[in-house]
Amino acid sequence: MTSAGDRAKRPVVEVRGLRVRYGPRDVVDGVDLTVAEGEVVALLGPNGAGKTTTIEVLEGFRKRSAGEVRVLGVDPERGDEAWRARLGVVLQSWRDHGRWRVRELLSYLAALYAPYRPDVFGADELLALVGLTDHARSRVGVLSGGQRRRLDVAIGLVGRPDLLFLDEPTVGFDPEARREFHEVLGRLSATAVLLTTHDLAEAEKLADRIAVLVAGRVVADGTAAELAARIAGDTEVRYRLHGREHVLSVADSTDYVRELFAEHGRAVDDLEVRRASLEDVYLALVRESEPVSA
Ligand SMILES: Nc1ncnc2c1ncn2[C@@H]1O[C@H](COP(=O)(O)OP(=O)(O)OP(=O)(O)O)[C@@H](O)[C@H]1O
Repeated sequence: MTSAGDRAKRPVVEVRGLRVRYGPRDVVDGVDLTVAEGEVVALLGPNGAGKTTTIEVLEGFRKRSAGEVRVLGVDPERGDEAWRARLGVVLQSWRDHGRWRVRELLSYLAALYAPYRPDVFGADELLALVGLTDHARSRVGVLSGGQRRRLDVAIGLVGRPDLLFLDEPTVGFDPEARREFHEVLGRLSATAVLLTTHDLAEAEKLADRIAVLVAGRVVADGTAAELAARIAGDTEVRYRLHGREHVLSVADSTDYVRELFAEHGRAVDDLEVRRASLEDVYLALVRESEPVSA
């Protein structure tokens, strides 16, 4: 948070025991989740884990079957327009606005927010923030995928929200567009963000905290470093000895390497020691948490 100083950060999202049932199946199966003011939290998980469903409940677009949910202190099923105006929601692209010009669309939306928000973003300020100033007069329909997504984010930000929901914000981006997009998010220090992603590097780069969702449950929640510490025992050691490659997981790589050299000296070649990456942690969590499907 920008000027909060030492003040304790209040939660903007509080979820306890959230369940969403489709037919006979709880696709969200007892989720607990908290997001504090100004915090960026990534919901990471495999296809079908329940990420979008969870976010839709928080946005007030989907009813829950059970659980306690508060978003900005309000139950999303009872949120009014003033509450909604404090949220930014970035859905997939606004395909039906193709004929609008970029600046015109942002100005129009800003006018809709104005009665509810004291300091809506001006269109030019928003265009500069997301790097679309040069496209202010372009029609939405001619923007590239990356430009379009930046416009989506601009639309989500018009009301200067306290909380921004981003559902898979960079799907289909090239690496350059992704980097630019990450820079835009980095500039939003006062806005809490809850994003879903499949992209581990993105979660690690953007999020203060990562919640891993597998089969409708949060199986891990912490910083990337905290998640990595969960399987910190596993360090991968690779080396070549007398022309043969060896790869193994060891608990204490320093001890292992010391003994390896003591025993084999210069016969050891191509040594590599690799700590568990977030990807290793994620895959291990998914493997150990995913139910065996029929
Ligand atoms: N309207 C619906 N009716 C029945 N089942 C649904 C409905 N919407 C989603 N599901 C199911 O709920 C589960 C969770 O879906 P959800 O879209 O929340 O997952 P996700 O984690 O966002 O997946 P992805 O990463 O593929 O977007 C999936 O098995 C999906 O098939």
